[in-house]
Amino acid sequence: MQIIPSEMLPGRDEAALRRFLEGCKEAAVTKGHFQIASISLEVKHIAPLAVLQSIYEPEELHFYIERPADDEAIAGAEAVVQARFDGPGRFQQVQAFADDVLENTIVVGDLSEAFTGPHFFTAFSFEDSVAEGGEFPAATVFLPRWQVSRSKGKYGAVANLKIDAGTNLDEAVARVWGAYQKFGAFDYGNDPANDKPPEQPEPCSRRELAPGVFEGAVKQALESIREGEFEKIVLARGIELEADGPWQPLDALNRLRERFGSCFTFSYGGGSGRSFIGATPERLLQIRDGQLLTEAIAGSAPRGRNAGEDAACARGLLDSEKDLREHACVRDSILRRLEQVGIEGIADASPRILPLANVQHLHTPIHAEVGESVHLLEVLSELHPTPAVGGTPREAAVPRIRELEQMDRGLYAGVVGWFNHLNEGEMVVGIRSALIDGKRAKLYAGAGIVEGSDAEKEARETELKLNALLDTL
Ligand SMILES: C=C(O[C@@H]1C=C(C(=O)O)C=C[C@H]1O)C(=O)O
Repeated sequence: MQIIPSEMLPGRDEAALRRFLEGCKEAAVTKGHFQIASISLEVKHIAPLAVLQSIYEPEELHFYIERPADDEAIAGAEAVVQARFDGPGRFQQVQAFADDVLENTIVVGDLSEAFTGPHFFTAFSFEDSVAEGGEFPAATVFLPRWQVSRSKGKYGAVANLKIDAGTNLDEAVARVWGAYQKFGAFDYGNDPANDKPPEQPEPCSRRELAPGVFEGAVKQALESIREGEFEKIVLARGIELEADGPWQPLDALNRLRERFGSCFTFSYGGGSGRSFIGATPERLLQIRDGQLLTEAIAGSAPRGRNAGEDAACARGLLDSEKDLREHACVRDSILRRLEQVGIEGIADASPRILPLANVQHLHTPIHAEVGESVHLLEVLSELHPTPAVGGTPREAAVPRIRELEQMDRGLYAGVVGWFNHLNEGEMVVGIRSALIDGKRAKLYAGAGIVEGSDAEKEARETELKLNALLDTL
C-alpha cells in the first residue's frame, strides 16, 4: 500500500483531487493492474447508521457495526472490489485477496484517527462450506465504495475508487467531490424516509425450522457425551417469522442498538436484498495496536424481575457446577487455540457475570499481545468456531451439529467484522441474529449442552435468547 503525504490532501479542493487520481491512473497503467484510490477525510458530526440508511440499496453490499458502549460505529456500502470463497481455506483466501488489493492501493488523507484508510468487511458462515443455493456464501469480503465512521467524538468518511487505464477521471472527480460535499455536511433532513416514523410490519406467522427436533437432539447429544464422543456441543433451533409487509432491517437495527447498548449491533447486506442483523454480546477477536481481545461467554440464566431476584439468578449461575464446566470448556479452548498460533492469552481463573437486557451470562475476558507476524485472519481461522457456538473437541462435536439440528445455520454463529491494513480489526460472533429476506425473517438461538444439561431447560434458554430479536421485530 502506498501512502501519499496528507499535505497533498485532495477533497479540500477539486484540482488536488484530480491530480491525485491522475497519479493513480498513471500507476494503474505502469503496473498493468487496477489501483484502489482511497481518500480519507475527517468530517463534522456524522451518524453512520443514518448515512447508511440514506444510501441503502437492497441490491448493494453493506456492512454496519456499532457498540454504543464503546462510542464507535462504522458503516460501509457498495462494493468496489469483492470476493467470495468456500471451503476450509476461506480465511486464508480472504487474507490473500486483501493483501493483493492492498498491494494495489494508494491512500491519501487524514490517517491519524481510528477507521481511516481502507477497511475490508467480511462475513463467514458457521460451516466452512455452504450448500449450492445457500442464502450467503461461506466467506464474503469486500472493500466498500463509501465508508463513514464515528469513534469517540471523531468522525470520518472514506471513499474508495477503482482506477484503471480506462477510467474517466472527470466522472471519478465529480463522484468523489460530490460525496465529499455530501458527507462533509450531511443533511439528515434531505432523506424523505425521515419525514415519517418508520413503519413496522406485523408478524403474522411463526414456524419452527426443524419442528420437534430440538429436545430430541439434546437427548441424543447427552447420550453421545456419556459415551465419550465429545464433552460439549452447542445445539440451536431456528424459527421463521412472516410479516404482513417487508421488514426494515436498518430500523430494526436502530431499535437493537438502543436496547442492547453493551452488545455489537451489526447488519450485513449480501447484495441480494437479504440482510443478516443482530445484537451479539460476543466478540470473537479484536486486534488494535498489537493488543488482542477475545472472550469466553457461556453459561446462561434469566434476568430477575427485581434486583433481588436478578442477583439470585446471577449467584445461581456463578455457583452452578454445570455452567462453570460449560464455561471452562470455552475459555480453555480459546487459550489453547491462541497458543497454536504462538499467542499467550491471559484470563482470570473464574468468570464474572455479563448482564444483558434479556439474559445473563458467565463471562471471561481474555487479552494478549500479538506480534506483527500473526495476521488477524490467521488467529480467526484458528478460533472459529469456539465451543461457545460449536463444541469440544471441535473435530468430534462440530460435524454432528448439522445432523442433530436438521437445519442449515448459514451465517448464524458465523463471524462478521472488519479488518484493515494495520492488522487491526474487530470480528464478532453472529448470534442473537436474524436473517431478513423481505417479509420473512429467520431467527436462531442455541444453548451449550454438557453432561448435566436438561433438554427442557435448554429449550427455555433458547426462547429467552430468541427474545432479543423477537421483541425488536
Ligand atoms: C449459541 C448461543 O449463545 C451461546 C451459548 C451460551 C450458553 O449456552 O450459555 C451463552 C452464550 C453464547 O456463547 C446463541 O445465543 O444462539
